[in-house]
Amino acid sequence: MTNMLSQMGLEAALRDVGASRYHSLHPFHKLLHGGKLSKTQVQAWALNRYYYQACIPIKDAIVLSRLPDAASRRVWRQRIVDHDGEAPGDGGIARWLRLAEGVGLDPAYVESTAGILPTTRFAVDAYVHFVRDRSLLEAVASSLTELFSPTIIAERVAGMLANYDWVSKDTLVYFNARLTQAPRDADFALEYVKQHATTRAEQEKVIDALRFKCDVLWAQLDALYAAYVEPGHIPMGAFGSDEALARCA
Ligand SMILES: O=C(O)c1cc(C(=O)O)c2c(n1)C(=O)C(=O)c1cc(C(=O)O)[nH]c1-2
Repeated sequence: MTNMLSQMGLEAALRDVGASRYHSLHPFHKLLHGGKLSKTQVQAWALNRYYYQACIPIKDAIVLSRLPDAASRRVWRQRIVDHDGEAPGDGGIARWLRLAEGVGLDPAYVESTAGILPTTRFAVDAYVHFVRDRSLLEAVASSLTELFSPTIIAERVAGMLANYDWVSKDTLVYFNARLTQAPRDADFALEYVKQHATTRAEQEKVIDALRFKCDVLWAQLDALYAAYVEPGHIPMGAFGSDEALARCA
């Protein structure tokens, strides 16, 4: 194995992964913020992404349970509070349901996750299993996509507000808090992996964990593209399929 990277070298390698693999580069994202999607296609995105939102605090509870020191747990537990809130109606999951309702979906249907694509479930579950089964270092590293999320969020919010007259600022309020939460979370995780990856092999594991996580996000957009853009094969039972439409009729 080649020499250890410096901490700066590791950070640069991680940023390279984001520059070439983050979901901001996916065609579905470009269609979404470019105003090229129909309302139904935007609904499909919001509905599927709910499953990601709902599972994030579960994966963070797993990470939290694996952190051996109180100081790190104190920092990490804030992520769970951010998503679950301190009371019903509060927090990121509740805000995502308001986003889904704002684009015209029934929040109870969204919350049931009955209409999500199989790949959404497989990809998100793979993320939860990854933080459970891999080393703590890899689990922390897999959250590092958040280094890149403020840019995509800014692009998405500006694009959606400019291009869809049925999307309001209130509907997208979920993203406001993320613009401060994500950099705070990513700074901690980046510092953690810099400190705890003490061999070149561990540094490679950190970089691979970030690649894996980019794949988790990418696969979700691939699935949306295949089902709702081209070729448009909606799996039976998923939102918009004949079976799901028949159930609502
Ligand atoms: O809007 C986005 O593109 C985006 C991306 C990501 C990400 O990069 O994983 C997260 C979020 N949003 C997000 O809202 C969020 O709460 C979140 C938590 C995590 C994580 O891995 O712990 N990623 C993300």
